[in-house]
Amino acid sequence: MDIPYALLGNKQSCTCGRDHQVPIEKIVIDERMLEQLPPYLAGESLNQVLLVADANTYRVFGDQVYQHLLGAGVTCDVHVFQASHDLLPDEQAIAAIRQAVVQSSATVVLAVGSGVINDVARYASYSEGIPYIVIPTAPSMDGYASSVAALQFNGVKTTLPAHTPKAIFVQPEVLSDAPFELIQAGFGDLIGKTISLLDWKLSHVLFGEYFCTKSYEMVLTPLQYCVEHAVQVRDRDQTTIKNLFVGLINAGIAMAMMGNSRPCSGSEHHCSHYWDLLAYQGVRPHASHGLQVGYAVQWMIRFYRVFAKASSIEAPLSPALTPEREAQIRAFYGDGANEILTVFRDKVSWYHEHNGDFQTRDIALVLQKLEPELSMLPAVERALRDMNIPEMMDALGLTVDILRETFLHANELRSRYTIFDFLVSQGELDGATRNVLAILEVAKK
Ligand SMILES: NC(=O)C1=CN([C@@H]2O[C@H](COP(=O)(O)OP(=O)(O)OC[C@H]3O[C@@H](n4cnc5c(N)ncnc54)[C@H](OP(=O)(O)O)[C@@H]3O)[C@@H](O)[C@H]2O)C=CC1
Ligand SMILES: O=C(CO)COP(=O)(O)O
Repeated sequence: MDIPYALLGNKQSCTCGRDHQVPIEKIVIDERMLEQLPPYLAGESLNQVLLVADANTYRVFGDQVYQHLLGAGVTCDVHVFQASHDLLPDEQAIAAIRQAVVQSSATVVLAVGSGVINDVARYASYSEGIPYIVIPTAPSMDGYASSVAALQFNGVKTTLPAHTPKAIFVQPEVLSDAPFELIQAGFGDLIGKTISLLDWKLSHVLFGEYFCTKSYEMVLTPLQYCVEHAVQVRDRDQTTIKNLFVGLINAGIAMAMMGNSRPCSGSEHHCSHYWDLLAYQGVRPHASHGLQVGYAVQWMIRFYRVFAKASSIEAPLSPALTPEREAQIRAFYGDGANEILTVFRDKVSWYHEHNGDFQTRDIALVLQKLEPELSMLPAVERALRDMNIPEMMDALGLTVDILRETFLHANELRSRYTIFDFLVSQGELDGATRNVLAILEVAKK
């Protein structure tokens, strides 16, 4: 698995009809990467660094980076989040970094950490108009190279456009020594692409939604690698973990090419976002993003099997924001209701924009177009089992009731079309949910 270095920095015309630009200038994956950091900073005139980490990532590698920079004569301040609980990517975390940037007159933010640190450093540096560089501490998710920031406002996961890192410096040993749960999370985030790619293609086939084959393949290749190497990931084979990380970087580059997370986030991610909201509400404990995504995949596969048995497709109706619907949303989402209502209105607009493009009611044709992805599903299920992900329901604090609620509501969290929207538009979501959850009743007997 290789980084597509030729794509970095330059604007590229694509066969999809759009130009793509990935403004990451440098990706260094090297045991001696620390030695390259001070000369890089000096060459870019980034002479006032603010290092951002949390207590764990500072202990794991942040302190070593800090000492190295001081030893090399780089001026560096440090902001370490000391939260005794999981750090949320929220307004307070972003404000704290922005304040530290101003106080230290930083010209660059250097994030040492994984998903949340990367996102808050990205968004704060973007808001302050200065670049950021990331030193990943775990192969736990695909956001290092992306340009979007996954934030959580009033409990609701919201993804906002921001910027890519200027550079990514990676010490492979730090990644392969990361706790197994974080490696498992990276695997879960990547195997989730089984569904995000299917959802994207479904929308493309049904509505002619914009599709970029190059971005699609940038995600498909690491997904296939992951499916074929689950046992080696489980056994912590060093080369495989490095490749898993490179695959996560490539998925992030695909998001940067698109300027959004369409190739990498579909209904499986929307389930995870719903579970994050329930954790925020105290209904269940917080769990890792990638594990949640990986766990959701088996369920989305079952929904796609229900879909594959459909005998016809009804032309979709647009959803309608009735006063009753709005009242339900306000009652359930509380402070986060405004975010959800914005998503709802965006989805109504999406339908208005795309309904005229509705391409086909021929289910056989749709299934034929999705055949390459659908034929992967048995191998994906095997890979999930090899990583012991399907049996994580209790560990993730999920119950049958939570799963039911999730499947009925996850599509409220994003305006993006997925299998859930298809089932809603066919009046089939309730029935399909009963159908897929029946497997748990069978297992109990
Ligand atoms: N922008 C994007 O494109 C994307 C963003 N995301 C976002 O990323 C987040 C998930 O990121 P993820 O990395 O899984 O998890 P988190 O960032 O939530 O948490 C991981 C935690 O693990 C600890 N940790 C990290 N590295 C090490 C290490 N080497 N050794 C010991 N502990 C370590 C830290 O501890 P502690 O918290 O205990 O201090 C760290 O904060 C989610 O918010 C998700 O939405 C995900 C994909 C794409
Ligand atoms: O986590 C992501 C991709 O892995 C980003 O997803 P969202 O855009 O749904 O937040």
